[in-house]
Amino acid sequence: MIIGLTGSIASGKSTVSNMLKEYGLPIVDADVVARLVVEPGSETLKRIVEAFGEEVLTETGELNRQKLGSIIFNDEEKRQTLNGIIHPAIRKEMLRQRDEYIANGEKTVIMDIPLLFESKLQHFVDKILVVTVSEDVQLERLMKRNQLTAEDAKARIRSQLPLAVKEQGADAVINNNGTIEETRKQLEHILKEWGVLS
Ligand SMILES: CC(C)(COP(=O)(O)OP(=O)(O)OC[C@H]1O[C@@H](n2cnc3c(N)ncnc32)[C@H](O)[C@@H]1O)[C@@H](O)C(=O)NCCC(=O)NCCS
Ligand SMILES: Nc1ncnc2c1ncn2[C@@H]1O[C@H](COP(=O)(O)OP(=O)(O)OP(=O)(O)O)[C@@H](O)[C@H]1O
Repeated sequence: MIIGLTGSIASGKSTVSNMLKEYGLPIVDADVVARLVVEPGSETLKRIVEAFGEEVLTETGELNRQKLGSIIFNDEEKRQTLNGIIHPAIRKEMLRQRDEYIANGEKTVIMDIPLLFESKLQHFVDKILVVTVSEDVQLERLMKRNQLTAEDAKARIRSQLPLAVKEQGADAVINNNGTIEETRKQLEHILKEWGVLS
């Protein structure tokens, strides 16, 4: 079974993904893949520089993530430009990793995809697990984790579909407003129901 793990920025996907890792489940992580496909020398990085200029590179020729983030989270058109360049490469590599796990005999594979709904990737997976939080908690955790002002954090949140919409498309929802232990209990319950844990 392929499980799509999603939510919105700072809703707790990585927290849940780490728990799944503890159960020994293989994870394909879109954020990790997004870093892989822009390594120096890659075709994708070359195209990003063509579109956004040398200013999105560090002195050592790597992608300046902070700089590119400050551009694309405040400008819908530029975000679409980046998505058009980077998403095909991310998708290809994610499917490669998924298929490799399956070829190696894994019965369950987790695909952690923040933009699963925005990019309409529901067909990649058999079940969708959404990690949700209230708007207040999301804003507070995002500001704290990324050291962002409320304004910058809100811009990032607005660049994704509302969590309420994602919950509608889920096979199961984890409410991550509470403690980590409460989240773990919900996760275990869902995995048992889906026959992933006994
Ligand atoms: C703009 C970049 C360089 C900023 O890097 P940074 O290290 O600050 O953030 P990071 O990659 O850890 O992403 C943090 C979160 O931001 C959100 N996010 C990232 N990219 C996007 C996007 N294009 N649209 C909406 N939300 C996004 C996701 O929730 C993600 O989990 C980076 O996010 C990126 O390369 N984005 C494009 C690739 C992408 O869409 N990734 C999301 C998973 S497919
Ligand atoms: N139940 C919780 N209680 C307290 N803090 C939490 C809880 N869950 C997550 N956090 C914290 O909130 C922040 C966001 O969580 P996490 O990084 O797991 O979100 P994410 O959905 O993976 O975010 P992104 O899409 O940006 O990668 C982190 O700093 C994390 O430590």
